[in-house]
Amino acid sequence: MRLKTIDYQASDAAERFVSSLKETGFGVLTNHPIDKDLVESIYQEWHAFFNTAEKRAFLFNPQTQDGFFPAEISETAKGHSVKDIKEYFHIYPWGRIPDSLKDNILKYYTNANALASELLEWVEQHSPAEVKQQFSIALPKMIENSQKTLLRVLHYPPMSGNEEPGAIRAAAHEDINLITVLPAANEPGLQVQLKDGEWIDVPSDFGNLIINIGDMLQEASGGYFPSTSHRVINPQGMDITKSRISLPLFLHPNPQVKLSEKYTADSYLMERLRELGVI
Ligand SMILES: O=C(O)CCC(=O)C(=O)O
Ligand SMILES: [Fe+2]
Repeated sequence: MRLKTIDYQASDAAERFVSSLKETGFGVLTNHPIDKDLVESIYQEWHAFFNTAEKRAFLFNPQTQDGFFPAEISETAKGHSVKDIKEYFHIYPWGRIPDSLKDNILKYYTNANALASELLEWVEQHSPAEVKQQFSIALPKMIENSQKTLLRVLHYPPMSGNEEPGAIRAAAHEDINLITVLPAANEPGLQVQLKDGEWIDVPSDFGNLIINIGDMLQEASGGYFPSTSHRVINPQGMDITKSRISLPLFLHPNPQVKLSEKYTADSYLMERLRELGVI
């Protein structure tokens, strides 16, 4: 099976997009309003930034979680023991951001948030009545003006040959948040796991926009929308010398939003972060 790409401007785009999310947890859009030149500039300027020592001056703040996370402390996915081969920078509009990189990244943050809100409207409209009635408030409303939505700029460095055995760029995991919006990275590697266990490539032509369901939407929809496992595999051949930059926007509801009988967005996030050992 292959993931189909969906033309955002087609008359049946919303329906096809939501059906892809339901089937695979992923939806891939072409012809969408996110500016490719802006994404390209962000990839170039952040790649350069990750290659400077300046990044160390932005070492993350453990309380607020904004800033630079070096490879030495980078994530270990839930259920895994080996660290991912990556470093990253957490952008919140209220957080620290290098001055020279602010304009583009904040423009992207705003635009991608606006599109996410429209896509959540599509999800809301094409959810069956019994699923829709479980949402405590409309899905776009859940993320409106949220201070928790996180833009992560990821840098997967070229392979050195000294990686820990078994380490990959991003081990299989599910995202915690409501949905994730991710422009295709500058290099391939992203894969999603299908219901039968098979791993398939997510179509990663530059310009594609990838959206995936996170655990919070799975929880809020009573399991109707699946938060599927995905991973980033290591490059092969000549590509081992290349860096990979990617830019997931993790849409988080406002903390007080009720996800289900059991959880608010805040109680859900705290439980997950505790499990991960990061708080
Ligand atoms: O780099 C990618 O393409 C995906 C990253 C990802 O899944 C994550 O950071 O949660
Ligand atoms: Fe992810």
